[in-house]
Amino acid sequence: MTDAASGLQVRLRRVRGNFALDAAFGVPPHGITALFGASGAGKTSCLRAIAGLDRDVEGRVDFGGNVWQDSASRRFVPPHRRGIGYVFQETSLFPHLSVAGNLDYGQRRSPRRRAVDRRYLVEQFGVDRLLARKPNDLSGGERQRVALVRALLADPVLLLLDEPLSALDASAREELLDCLEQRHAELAVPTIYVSHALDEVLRLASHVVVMNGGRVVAQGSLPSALPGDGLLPVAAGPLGGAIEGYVGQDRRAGCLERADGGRDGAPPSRCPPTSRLLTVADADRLIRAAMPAFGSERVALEAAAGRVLRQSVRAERDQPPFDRVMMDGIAVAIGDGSRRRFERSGLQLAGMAQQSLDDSTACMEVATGAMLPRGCDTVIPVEQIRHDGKYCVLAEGHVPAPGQFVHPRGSDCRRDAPLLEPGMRLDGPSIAVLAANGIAEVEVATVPSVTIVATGDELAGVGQPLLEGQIRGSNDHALAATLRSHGFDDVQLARVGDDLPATIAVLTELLRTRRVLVLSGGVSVGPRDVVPAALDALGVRQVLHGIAQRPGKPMWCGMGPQEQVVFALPGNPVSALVCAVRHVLPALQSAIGLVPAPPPQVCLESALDASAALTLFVPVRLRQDSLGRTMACPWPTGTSGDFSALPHTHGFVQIPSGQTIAPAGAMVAFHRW
Ligand SMILES: Nc1nc2c(c(=O)[nH]1)N[C@H]1C(S)=C(S)[C@@H](COP(=O)(O)OP(=O)(O)OC[C@H]3O[C@@H](n4cnc5c(N)ncnc54)[C@H](O)[C@@H]3O)O[C@H]1N2
Ligand code: MOO
Repeated sequence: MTDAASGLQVRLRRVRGNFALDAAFGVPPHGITALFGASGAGKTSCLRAIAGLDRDVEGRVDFGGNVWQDSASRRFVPPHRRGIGYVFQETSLFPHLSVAGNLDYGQRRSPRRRAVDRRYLVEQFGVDRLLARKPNDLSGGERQRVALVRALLADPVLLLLDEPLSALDASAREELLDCLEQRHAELAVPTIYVSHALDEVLRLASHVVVMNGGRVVAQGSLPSALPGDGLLPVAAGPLGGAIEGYVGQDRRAGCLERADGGRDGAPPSRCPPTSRLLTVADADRLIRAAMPAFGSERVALEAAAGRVLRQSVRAERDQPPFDRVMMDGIAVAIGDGSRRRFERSGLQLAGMAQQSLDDSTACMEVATGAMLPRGCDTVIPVEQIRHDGKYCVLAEGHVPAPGQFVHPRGSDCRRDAPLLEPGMRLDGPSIAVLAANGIAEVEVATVPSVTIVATGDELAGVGQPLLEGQIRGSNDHALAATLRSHGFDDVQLARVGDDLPATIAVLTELLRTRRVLVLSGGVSVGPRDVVPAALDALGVRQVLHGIAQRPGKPMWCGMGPQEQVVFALPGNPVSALVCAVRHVLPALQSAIGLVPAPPPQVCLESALDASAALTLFVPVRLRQDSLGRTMACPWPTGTSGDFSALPHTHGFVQIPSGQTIAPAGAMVAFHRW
């Protein structure tokens, strides 16, 4: 049999339909290697090829010097001779056999016939009390544990786990994660773990291969020893940019820590300390990478204003489509330019079929927008002619330039020229081009449904009486206004108190019916800050929690099991608004395909304190100085709870971290409310 000492080397290629797999990576001989990426990235294709389940994949698979597949030499070791253990999302235990019978089957498959300590495995994975039961009487988590033990009893040289937790509910998933985390080191079987869940990867893997679009975009090791708070240093290991953003996160993200929970047993927030927070740029990258596509739809041109174009448009025909008269006047054949008197011989108005001028000593009266009559090449405006009976006489001193006031056919654009690209927001000019080119219905981005959920026991509605300790909720209205004013018009509002079960109930329903949830409040470290725990319990995969910025540091973002997008913004009103404008809006805009203009740079009117560790967002009022430059006058709020002065500001500037002061005159990025 093979020896794992040099690990697995894989090179695979296959084109099927419009999906091309072209992946090369290594798997070290020890530990768990995560094959990480979104669904459709090519992870399962790689896994199936390694197991020998797909003969039509080209390439080479070498495990510890033993070549399992080599297309060049036509070598192909069949699956049952590779000695691989495989656990799928949905386990296929034999329903007619008891758990013990299923394990017997696994053990009989052991090609190495080594003594595997069955009792130990059965105990370690908590299968001992299940032995007499049939698979149908087991929970999903129990079935996966049995499947794992069955795979291990076959004494595999390599274990392949294909999203083994994805079909489990939150508590079963958590239990199995714990089990894998604790037991794997003792088993000493190199393992490939396919997952699209970042928290699983960060928790289990010592090595990661990141896939996207059938290719490996990064690979390398994750530090095995975790610092005390379970956090990894940013950009650890020899990894490409794709993973750098990920490793700044909490390895334990996604697990419910109930041990020292608050009054309701709610978990403490896992927002990392400042020194380990994601930078704003990393947060941008992570959020963008995690956003789903929201699709497109056709709408009538009349309903297209403000929507994001999702098709290209080419010119229907030459523009202008004929030599076009540009002035009301007469059209003549200019010849050598010496003629000053022309006999009127006809009329060419806009919209008329083309007339002919047969006599070059005559002229034809023309209107702006008319086709230039055949035989004419020059237009003389009415202001430059005098009527003399049936003649038109050129005004004294007017010397017409040959070809003047004729807009030549195709001079604006040629037929089939590219005019509009996907990603433009449809405004007056682009709608004009659509109309001019006969596009009565246009393909535009679907605008996702959004619900803003304000959380907090202290919140009273705008029109409700106020009890002691209450405030009026304003974030929900502010966030809805921000989104609606940028074309996200399907926005609804919801409220829930600071209570874990109630939050879970409200979010369950909203996750079922809405594409995007924007929550405010409850993401910090208070005993009733239950939002991250509720989302975790509902299987919303945490993408980030905490950004090195002020305000808005505790911001949370995650993706639901059906690609629902969830942003949970800090409750302080300035923080919520800043996060909405700086993170939520750009993420949604880019997900619907809008190609945004870069934020304008403005000139700081006076110096601002900066921060070594945090990016600062400071409200500003804009004005033009005497040279016409746009100056940003800082209008800082006292705290992120002071928002009464914000209506007098135009937006905020972004002061990068890593400096103590942003001097007057510095150019900084500006974001409009
Ligand atoms: N011990 C620590 N406490 C806090 C930290 C920290 O790091 N350690 N971070 C602070 C920061 S920064 C922020 S921002 C807030 C964020 O807290 P939450 O997201 O949990 O928000 P809440 O506690 O629910 O509310 C904060 C504040 O905002 C008011 N609020 C909430 N919702 C609304 C609404 N819809 N309209 C108007 N105002 C709202 C709420 O009444 C609170 O006053 O945490 C700090 N604490
Ligand atoms: O970040 Mo908090 O948002 O500073 O108030």
